[in-house]
Amino acid sequence: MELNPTIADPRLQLIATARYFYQQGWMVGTAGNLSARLADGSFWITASGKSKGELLLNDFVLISPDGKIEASATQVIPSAETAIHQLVYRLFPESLACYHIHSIESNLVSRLVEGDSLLLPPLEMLKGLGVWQENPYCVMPIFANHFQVAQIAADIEQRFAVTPPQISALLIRDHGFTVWACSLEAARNYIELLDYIFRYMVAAIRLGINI
Ligand SMILES: CSCCC(=O)C(=O)COP(=O)(O)O
Ligand SMILES: [Zn+2]
Repeated sequence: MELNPTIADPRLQLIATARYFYQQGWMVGTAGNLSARLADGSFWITASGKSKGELLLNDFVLISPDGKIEASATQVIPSAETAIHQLVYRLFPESLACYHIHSIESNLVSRLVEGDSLLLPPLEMLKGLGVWQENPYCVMPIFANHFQVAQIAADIEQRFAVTPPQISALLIRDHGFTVWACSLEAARNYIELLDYIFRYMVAAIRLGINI
């Protein structure tokens, strides 16, 4: 049996996941974007500017591995952050899903440090992100939020060429975070796990607990 088979058409699953993320308050006001890769390397991505709580099948654009539009309904354009998804699939070819959300806590924690890395607390939850160590030292990369998304993508490519990330995730300061995984289910889990970790960090600071 094939492991992690690509789904012929992942759009229904992406619609359900976007609705769930929207209900969590992670994709309000059209924020965020989701994509899933097909066997031929192309990927379906949410169209730009759509409410993620009520996506329809036509609210997706099929993008070729080199970034060209392969299929779309009329009057929809691909997510403004397509370049980041395209880069993720190129850098991590085993990935089948890439999800980007805007949560309040991810923006708050991105301001905790001035540098470009956020140390995550050594919580058990890190195991869900693939970090199986005693007292793990796990940092998450933070990128500047340029107006030009192509610049964010260029920064990610440059940094990951030198320093591959410890976990399949990155933060964009004051913007949100992006995860990638080898299945749609795993990508959703990564979003939930990081949301938990960021909420924990914010709650600990509020309580004056040193993490
Ligand atoms: C209101 S969110 C601003 C744009 C953004 O950061 C985002 O995630 C959504 O952009 P898209 O083009 O994918 O709708
Ligand atoms: Zn965004």
